[in-house]
Amino acid sequence: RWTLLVFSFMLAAALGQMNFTGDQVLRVLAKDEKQLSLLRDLEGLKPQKVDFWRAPARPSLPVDMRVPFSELKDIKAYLESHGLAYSIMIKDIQVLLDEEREAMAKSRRLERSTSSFSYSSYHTLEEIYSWIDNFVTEHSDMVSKIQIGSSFENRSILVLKFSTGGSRRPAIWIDAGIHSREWITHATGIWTAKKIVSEYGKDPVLTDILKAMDIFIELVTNPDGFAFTHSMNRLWRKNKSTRPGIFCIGVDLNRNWKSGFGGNGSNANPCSETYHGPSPQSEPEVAAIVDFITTHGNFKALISIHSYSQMLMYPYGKSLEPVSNEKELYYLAKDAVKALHEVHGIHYIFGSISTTLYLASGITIDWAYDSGIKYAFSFELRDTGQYGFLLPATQIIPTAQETWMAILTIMEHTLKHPY
Ligand SMILES: CC(C)C[C@H](C(=O)O)[C@H](C)S
Ligand SMILES: [Zn+2]
Repeated sequence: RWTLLVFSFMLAAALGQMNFTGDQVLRVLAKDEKQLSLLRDLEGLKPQKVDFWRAPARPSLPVDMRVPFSELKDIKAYLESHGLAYSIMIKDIQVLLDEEREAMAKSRRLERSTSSFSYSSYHTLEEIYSWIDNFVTEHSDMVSKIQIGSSFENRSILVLKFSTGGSRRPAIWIDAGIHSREWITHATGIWTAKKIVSEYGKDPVLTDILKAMDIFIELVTNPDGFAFTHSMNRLWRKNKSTRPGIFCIGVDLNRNWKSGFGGNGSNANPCSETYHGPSPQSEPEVAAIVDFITTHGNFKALISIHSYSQMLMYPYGKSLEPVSNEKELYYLAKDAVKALHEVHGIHYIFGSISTTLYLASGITIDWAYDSGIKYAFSFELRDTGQYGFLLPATQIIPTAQETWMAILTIMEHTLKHPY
């Protein structure tokens, strides 16, 4: 009887998961603005024709898009008829998904038997939340857990606080997983949390930082979306909010902030992957952070972690105009990506979002900057498209190790340039 029950759960889980058999990720090299707009015309259609993994940005940057198997013929014809050159980056998404699930199942068996957490594996929301409780218990002298709010589907939104004393010290904010399919970001955040407690008292730079400042890390900034990537749709990006009369689900949490809200580089179409929502901070996941950071009032740096493309960017996304300390941010980003490169030889490009990538309005780091946080950065972690969001778990630790050196560079600069 038991085996039947377990089997039916497995079956339900397997059945629940959306299947991506035959779906492909095409890499399109648009020659000019005209070709880019031909690609943009494919966005936000119902039923979905393409899902941009790397959205149309500029002629020098590739466009990566997942095409459902059923749309492949039409889309390839569309590209060919408009002279759009493309190659196949991933020829069957489901193959990578099966490998990923197999690796997770294997790791889970090992973790169960050794009751030890594997930092080189991906985890579910429940596994991360129980890791948080164990981690806080184990390092209660430095680490505490704060619930800053609840998600649309009523999951708790948790932040880890790292502090060695004082009260309301100048603080550094790091968030991961605002886009739920970017699994490498949650995994990097977890490794980073462990690194902080391991290096305190050993690494002189980190020790100086924690003697003077607090660090806050939100590991799962979009818990509903993240749960959904495990249960139903691995490639879900937005949150899971619904509203009467709107039949597409979710808001892009990185377009919902009160800074250039609704501007170019965000979409009013609820079926778009960059739908900005009905109003700024309409989403509980964004409002919770705004309330927490605004009430605290002493944040000096903010780092928002995304994937993929290997970029380190600073404001603005909403406009091409440089921020007042653009030079400082440029050289800090340059130093940070140099420190990152020295670890495993990985190359990042860097610059302001609007000039390096594309216009993006209502984003986290523009809101942070306009709220007075002068050191605001957004990471795009590995890779550059070979695996995209389906980065193999074997790359979690190398990615986290190199990212740590860039984060440390930014935190050290913040410590040395108080304001
Ligand atoms: C800082 C922004 C531009 C990050 C970007 C996005 O949100 O579109 C990634 C491609 S997910
Ligand atoms: Zn993202």
